[in-house]
Amino acid sequence: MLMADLGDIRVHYDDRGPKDAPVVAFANSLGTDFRLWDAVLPHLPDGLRIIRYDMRGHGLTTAPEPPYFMGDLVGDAARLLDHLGVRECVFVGLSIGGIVAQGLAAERLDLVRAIVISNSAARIGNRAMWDERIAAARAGGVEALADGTMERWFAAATRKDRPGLVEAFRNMLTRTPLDGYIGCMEAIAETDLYESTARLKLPTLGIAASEDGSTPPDMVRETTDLVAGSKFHLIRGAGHLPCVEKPADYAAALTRFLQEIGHI
Ligand SMILES: O=C(O)CC1=CCC(=O)O1
Repeated sequence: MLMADLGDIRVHYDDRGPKDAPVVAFANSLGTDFRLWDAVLPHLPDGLRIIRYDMRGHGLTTAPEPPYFMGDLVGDAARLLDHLGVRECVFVGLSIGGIVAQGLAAERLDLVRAIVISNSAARIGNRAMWDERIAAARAGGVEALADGTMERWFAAATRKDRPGLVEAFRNMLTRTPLDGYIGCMEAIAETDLYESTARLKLPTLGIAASEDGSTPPDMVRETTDLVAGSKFHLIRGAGHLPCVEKPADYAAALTRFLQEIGHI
């Protein structure tokens, strides 16, 4: 097991592939951990160094008491990449991970040569929506939000035909530390990166999914279009976690982007 001691927290991460290979780093979404990417990895080309980590308050990473700020989450990603000696990676983030990708590109361009904004936006939801979810989680734990979350995360066909997969991710969600879950919701609620993302000048790919109940395609597209020259890819038949439901499609879109920007 790999843990990086970053001072105020220890981050659980995975680092595979040749150390001198082009790096692709992955940041998870709210209520998941780095296993979010398990199904994608076998579909990626050989010869990459793949780094994944559990976001603050998630998986095996330290879960400090809330509130968390987006600056903490962006700082964690930067400190982990510094700790691992990484420069110029392609940083792929899903949902809150996609907000971290935008923040990292704005603050530490030395670390990223391109970003993937997957099922994410410059701003997700609004303060009232997050306050309602935070209150529900405080009252009833993560479990109180689990059924509604599964409807946003997975397409109707997946919920019907792949109950084992949905149960596994439901378990991942409900085992998220309450402090981590609330802390990250607080961070999302306070974040709007519209202006800084509109100033970004680096290769950017937006990935959306047709049945995403959290960040619908139009929302992802609007943020992706803020970055001049960006590309956009829509995955059909998937909800908020297309890397889980359609991993081969997801990996194909990512691989094409890596080729187009000359990363591989
Ligand atoms: O729980 C959801 O609706 C999905 C989500 C929003 C932000 C994030 O990271 O996941």
